[in-house]
Amino acid sequence: MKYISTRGQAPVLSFEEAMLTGLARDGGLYVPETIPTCNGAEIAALGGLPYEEVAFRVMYPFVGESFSEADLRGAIGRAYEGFGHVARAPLAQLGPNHFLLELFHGPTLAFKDFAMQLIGQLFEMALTRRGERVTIVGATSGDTGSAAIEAFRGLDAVDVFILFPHGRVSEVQRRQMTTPSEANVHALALDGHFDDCQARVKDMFNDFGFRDSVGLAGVNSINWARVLAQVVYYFTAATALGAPHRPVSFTVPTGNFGDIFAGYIARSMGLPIEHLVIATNQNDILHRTLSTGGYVTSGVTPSISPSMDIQVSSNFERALFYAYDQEGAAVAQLMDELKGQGGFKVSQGALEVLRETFASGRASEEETSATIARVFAETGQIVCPHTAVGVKVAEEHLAGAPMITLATAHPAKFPDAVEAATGVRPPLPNRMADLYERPERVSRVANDLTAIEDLIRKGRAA
Ligand SMILES: Cc1ncc(COP(=O)(O)O)c(C=O)c1O
Ligand SMILES: N[C@@H](CCOP(=O)(O)O)C(=O)O
Repeated sequence: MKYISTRGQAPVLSFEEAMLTGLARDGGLYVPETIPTCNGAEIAALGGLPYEEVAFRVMYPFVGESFSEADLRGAIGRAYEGFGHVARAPLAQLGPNHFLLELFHGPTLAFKDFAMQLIGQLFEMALTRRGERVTIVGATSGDTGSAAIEAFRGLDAVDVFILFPHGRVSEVQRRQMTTPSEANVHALALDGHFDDCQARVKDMFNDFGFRDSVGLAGVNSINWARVLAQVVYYFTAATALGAPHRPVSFTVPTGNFGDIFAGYIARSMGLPIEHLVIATNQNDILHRTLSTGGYVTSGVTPSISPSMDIQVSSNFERALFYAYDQEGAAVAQLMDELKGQGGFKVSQGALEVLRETFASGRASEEETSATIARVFAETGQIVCPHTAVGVKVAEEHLAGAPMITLATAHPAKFPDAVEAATGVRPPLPNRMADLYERPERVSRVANDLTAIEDLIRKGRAA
């Protein structure tokens, strides 16, 4: 299996190379040259299998020669053994035709653990056999950073630097990043918002001198391996509800477009998904783009679902690549317009493709809070604010196939918003009960590329 860039000008890479490379050298994102497909019998055979076995069967065709069958199985086994639920990603019923896919049973209580725990294992294997070390730099609006720190802390071959927007993540999210004591992990609080953090990470990848001198690697969803690991739970959830004989729909609380893009890949592989619904909070660029055809960035407005406070949605580039019939030059031009003018207009043909592929909706702050309260009153379940955005938008699309809304984080990560809506303060799991007492370690940084690069050069172990 080979990987090509969405902008068409970067070297073609293997799975392992694409994983270790992160952003393509032409600024684009890696995607598989072809998407492997499964037939109905193969999908039906996944029903009832352990999560780990489904993960292996779904991912192996994408991995090609990079990891042997035994190595991939071993990595998958180690990645998910610490999850707090035997099903890894269980379904809970919310209403007659509506289910929640609980993706928060991993070590940091958000869906990011599904991919991050696995790529932690894959990075370690690949770097050990290559005898290399890397510097991982990531941007987070709260959950990617804690998942990355958890997955890579203490590893000899990796230094990790996570940029998060100062004052714009929840206290639990911040403490998850600032309290680990291992010397190879570093939390950097940037004066700006998430889009600034992500832009600086991409600037570092495009600064080839810096990139090559520190061995830069990325674990944001620019990394194809992140997306691939997230494809798996679309299969486990759909087959649990009767796929391939019965199609299902998914609603995905969306920010950087990685999670819903994984759903797109699942559908492209043959999983019968009727509707794939983008749910945004008030930072609704994706919903506006689908509605109007104009991708126009505006400032990020802080919300009670902070992990989705994103206006430059990195993986939308991958969706555009397919909507533009895999024309790298067209994607590169749109991305130039985004950089130069802050937006672009999607062509009519590509917009039609996007609208056939995705539905969309948005939830205001009031609607999000009211949804948390209503779900609690009606079902006794407490959902996090990101999940609530998904639930609210999903309810506009309940006709037809069973709807599965992705429950992307544990409510205890956002206790203030949840308590305000329900009167209940959700407790952290016992293993994290002392989070508020642990000492914090964090560096405050300006939104300045040179200053950040200097800090990283000095903070690396080698
Ligand atoms: C809890 C939570 N929900 C939803 C999202 C949005 O996911 P994506 O960025 O893959 O669209 C994020 C951040 O990525 C998140 O942390
Ligand atoms: N919501 C994310 C933002 C980064 O997304 P990623 O999936 O590209 O890593 C976060 O919680 O950090």
